[in-house]
Amino acid sequence: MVVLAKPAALEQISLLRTPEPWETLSGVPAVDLSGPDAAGHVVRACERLGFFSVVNHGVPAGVVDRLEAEAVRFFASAQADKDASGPADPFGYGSKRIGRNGDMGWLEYLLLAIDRDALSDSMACPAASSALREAINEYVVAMRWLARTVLEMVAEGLGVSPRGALADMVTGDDAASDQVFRLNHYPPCPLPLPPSCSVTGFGEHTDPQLVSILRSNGAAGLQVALHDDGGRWVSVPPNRDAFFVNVGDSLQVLTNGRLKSVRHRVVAGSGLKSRVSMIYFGGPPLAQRIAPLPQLLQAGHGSLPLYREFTWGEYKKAAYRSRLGDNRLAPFEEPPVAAAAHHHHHWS
Ligand SMILES: C=C1C[C@]23C[C@@]1(O)CC[C@H]2[C@@]12CC[C@H](O)[C@@](C)(C(=O)O1)[C@H]2[C@@H]3C(=O)O
Ligand SMILES: O=C(O)CCC(=O)C(=O)O
Ligand SMILES: [Fe+2]
Repeated sequence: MVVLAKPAALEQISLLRTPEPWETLSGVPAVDLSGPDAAGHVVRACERLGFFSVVNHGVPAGVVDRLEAEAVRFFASAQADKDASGPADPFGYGSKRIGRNGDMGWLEYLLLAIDRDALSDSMACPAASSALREAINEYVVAMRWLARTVLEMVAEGLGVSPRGALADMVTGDDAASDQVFRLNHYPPCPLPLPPSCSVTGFGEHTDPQLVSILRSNGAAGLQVALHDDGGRWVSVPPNRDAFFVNVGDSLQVLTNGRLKSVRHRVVAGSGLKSRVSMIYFGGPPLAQRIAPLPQLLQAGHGSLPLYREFTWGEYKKAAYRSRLGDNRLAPFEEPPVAAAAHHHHHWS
């Protein structure tokens, strides 16, 4: 039997995007971590957009630069060497294919599991040099600190106690949390594109975890959808010196929808310089129960639970069966009537 491989050129064309106007978001909220009322700014940005940048974070530039240099070196190594560390299932080196269910993007990546504060020993990844591993380990320590700081500020800003209630789910040391680290490389598209056309680098989606912390080189491409404006897409101006924080689905549920997970995507055009991004995904232990925090459902907040409880393990399993762009929270939403009945039951 002859099995016809899909020609590479066709794969490229299926990623072509028709012209679509978008604009640059001049007002990406920037939170000065050491400024006054940082917690209030974090919460307001997460309510409005589910996305903000962090400046004056104190993460040494050397830690970031070392990782960027090693990531560039990794992606520049021989294709056969990179392929020996793939395919990503889910961890390892991947090219164009995202997840298991047919999603494609114009990128290559390295997806890695983190155990506590370092790369998992189970990551058999021959292409990753020891210099890359060390740079990742050093960077992950900084991202755990930043994730903890942001989640403590969210708790503080929402009046949730203890202050570590959310942060401990990701960086607590009593149970092994589910952290993932990803390096993405978006090469410039080699095909001449029709004017104002672009290619899909990473298709639109929300991240399933509590928070993701993203940093990229100076290349543009990241876009986010505005909640308060019909999901209009806006480009995020690149900033090499900032970290971008995404609210994930789990934090949306824990806060009963008060903080919103942000839909985001990466687009690439021809002739753009290549984009390298590094993302830390902060998820809880598999057995962690995810449900609206009781403190956010108390009288005064006036809210009914909008989601039914699930474990992170259940959510993750469902996520890996879904397509990238799916609304993964929909199956866990409480129908408004059931939510009301549930509420009534408590008070009768
Ligand atoms: C299509 C998929 C890729 C993804 C797993 C999934 O089935 C749906 C969620 C995707 C996502 C998005 C955020 C992160 O990049 C990621 C690692 C994650 O935790 O969920 C990816 C998954 C992946 O690339 O394996
Ligand atoms: O590479 C980027 O800039 C964003 C990628 C992303 O959203 C993801 O990997 O989940
Ligand atoms: Fe993402």
